[in-house]
Amino acid sequence: MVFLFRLGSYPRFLDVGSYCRGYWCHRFPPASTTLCRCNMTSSDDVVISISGLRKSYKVYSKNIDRLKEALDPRRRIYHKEFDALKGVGLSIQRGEIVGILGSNGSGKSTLLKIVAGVLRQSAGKVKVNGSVSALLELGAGFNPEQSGLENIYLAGVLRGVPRKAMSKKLDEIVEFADIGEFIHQKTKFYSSGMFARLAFSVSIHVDPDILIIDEALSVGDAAFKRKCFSKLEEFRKSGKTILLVSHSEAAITEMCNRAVLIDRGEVLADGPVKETIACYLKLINAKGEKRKEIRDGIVAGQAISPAASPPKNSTPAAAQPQRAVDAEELFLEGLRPKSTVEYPSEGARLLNVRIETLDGRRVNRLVHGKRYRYVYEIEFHCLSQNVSFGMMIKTTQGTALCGGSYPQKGAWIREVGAGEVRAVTWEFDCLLEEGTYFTNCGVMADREGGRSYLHRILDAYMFQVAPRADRITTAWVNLGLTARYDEKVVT
Ligand SMILES: Nc1ncnc2c1ncn2[C@@H]1O[C@H](COP(=O)(O)OP(=O)(O)OP(=O)(O)O)[C@@H](O)[C@H]1O
Repeated sequence: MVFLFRLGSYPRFLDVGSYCRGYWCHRFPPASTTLCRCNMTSSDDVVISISGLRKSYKVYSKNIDRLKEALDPRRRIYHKEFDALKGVGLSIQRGEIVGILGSNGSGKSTLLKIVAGVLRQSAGKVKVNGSVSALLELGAGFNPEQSGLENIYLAGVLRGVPRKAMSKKLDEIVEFADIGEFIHQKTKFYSSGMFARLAFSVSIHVDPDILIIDEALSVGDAAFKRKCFSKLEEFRKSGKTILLVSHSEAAITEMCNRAVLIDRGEVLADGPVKETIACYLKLINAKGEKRKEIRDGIVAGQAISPAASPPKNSTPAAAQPQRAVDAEELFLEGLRPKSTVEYPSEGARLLNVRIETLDGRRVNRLVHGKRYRYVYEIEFHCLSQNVSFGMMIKTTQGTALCGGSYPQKGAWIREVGAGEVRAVTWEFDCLLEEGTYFTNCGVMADREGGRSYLHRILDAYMFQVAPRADRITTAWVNLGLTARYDEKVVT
């Protein structure tokens, strides 16, 4: 099924989702704003192909200038051009879940709107192979004077799903949205969370090939987000494609197998989630000249290969064939994190982060079942009061497995003088199974206006846990799992 429609004739509420089947593309200069079927010659696995994409907005310094420009008999120009996208190129394969990161105003929404077909580019080419369902501006796709139920049918119409087919999905949509009696109320009385629930539910249940989500999940409560993520997981497993804009590194880490960093209308990094998030965090935490330096650095190292991305949900090693036991503790020189994010020092610096055996040998290849020390030093640059320290061990996807804060509130270290260096040692049993892990560390103290980090490093240390042959566990952590099979028939 292919829908041809004209952007100029969109009702306002089409913004929230666009839908069309088959190949379509929109290119510059568009003969009209029609989305049309086109012959994509590239591999079938490429579902979104973008090249040289530019978008310029007209910016008027005063509202009246827009009118003046429209009515000026001498056709004088009253606006300035602002380039929101400056030659973006991307190729997205079927089954990829791509996170789009970037600071406010970097061009993420503009990009998604163009891919969804609700905004026209100024130049460049976008090809989309498959049906698209997009959750763009929250609430924008709803007719405020109609009830939630009526809006579900409306959303179906806008996505090309006939009323009969929509009726079949209705119960599921309503159940997933879970907004109770509000489903019968006019949507103008909805909270942003209710809009998010209904919009997400509709978008996911119309069964698109490509789902585009622009921050829509950020307004939902934690339980709803969890529900959405598991639905998206189902969606992903069925080989569909997702484009997700989020300011939440956790959401991108949890969901995506590739991330793209956009800054000032340009793609700065495109590749494995961890590396891209590291670039993003470095960029948003830097200011002025330092920002420029970091930006140039990211651009220079831009070639992060998507192929290098670890497969999403690469399982804890147990699901993979067992290898020989390798119970040797080692320090592997090449095993260093590339994704380290060091926050600016605010009065202290963390140094020498490492894992040691109990007899003081530095290691980064650990053995399951043994006890280790996670150690770092802190150089204090100013008098610091009520000091405490933090640590975390995470999977490659960023899931926290073990975290600590020491000392506890009330027992914080009262004072450490400027120029002093102290060490913190955390001891832990390695209950982790074969795999690669990362650590965080931080130091906090009381500052004007509350408690804050004096220094913090994400992915400060990287380590592996060696494989072992006798395991029956299938996840990251072994809580002492045993099993017994009884030959006796149970009556
Ligand atoms: N209709 C418009 N007219 C003029 N400028 C616009 C328009 N829409 C967006 N812009 C500008 O284009 C730039 C990119 O906007 P966009 O909404 O794509 O950014 P974003 O990365 O999604 O930001 P955020 O994270 O804040 O949602 C911004 O500087 C924004 O002010």
